Amino acid sequence: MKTIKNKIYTLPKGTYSERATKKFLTYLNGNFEIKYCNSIYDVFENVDNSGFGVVPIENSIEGSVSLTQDLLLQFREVNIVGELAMDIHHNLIGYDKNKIETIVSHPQALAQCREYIKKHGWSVKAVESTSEAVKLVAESSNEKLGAIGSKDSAKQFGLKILEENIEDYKNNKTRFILIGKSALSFKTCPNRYKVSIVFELKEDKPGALYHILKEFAERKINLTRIESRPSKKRLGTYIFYIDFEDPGKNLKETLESLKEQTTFIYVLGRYPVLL
Ligand SMILES: O=C(O)C(=O)Cc1ccccc1
Repeated sequence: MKTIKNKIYTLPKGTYSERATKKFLTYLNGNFEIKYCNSIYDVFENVDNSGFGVVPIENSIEGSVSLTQDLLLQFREVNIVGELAMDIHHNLIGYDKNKIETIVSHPQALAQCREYIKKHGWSVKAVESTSEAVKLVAESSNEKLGAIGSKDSAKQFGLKILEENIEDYKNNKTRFILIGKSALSFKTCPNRYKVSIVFELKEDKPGALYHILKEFAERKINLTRIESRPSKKRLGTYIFYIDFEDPGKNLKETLESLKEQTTFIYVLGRYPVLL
């Protein structure tokens, strides 16, 4: 009898997101088939329909992947169901370093290598993923183009690794999230959980954000990230994303205490942090 395979959507073969997906799968029970999408947006659209997905959400050099943050709010039914962090080492990929004039890669990779690129005086071109960049350079046969990507993608498209570890800062890590509309079964019981929420303040007055943060402080709940994003309503108005250590049985009461101070508050996920 044919076993039913859950679909797990991510960026194309050779991307760091693919590598993160394979790492997530080592934690999960069940059979999964990796399905490749061209963009983070496509991953969300597919997961909103069915299955699971893996996308980057934050990097230690460049900060949040704002598209992922926005799509977590836009696709309200899609939740964060897991997270893991991964070391990211970028490689210069192409034909001849001395002939490069333009570097192609995902915006996050370009930003994580900004000084390296600037030092060489190269211009940049952003595409939807690092392996799309390597593919574009390979198919162009243009020695003036170089890509930033993984060693896997260089091998996949038959290009040379011209330089390794070109990221601007050591210990370059990216946090990836596992997203989906239903729960998953993990092989071992994770011992650390986090909660992510997004909300809009009801009133724009002194201390408004302080009173939100006070609710966490008084309950001794540790925040791990806070970030404002444009509300997209008008310039200078914001929504707020907060990640915090799961307070267990106090979560419901904590969220209740925030409700009357917000115009909306959504839980984006309550999920295990995997190593
Ligand atoms: O394009 C990729 O390879 C991705 O997975 C997105 C990304 C780019 C740079 C750092 C981490 C993830």
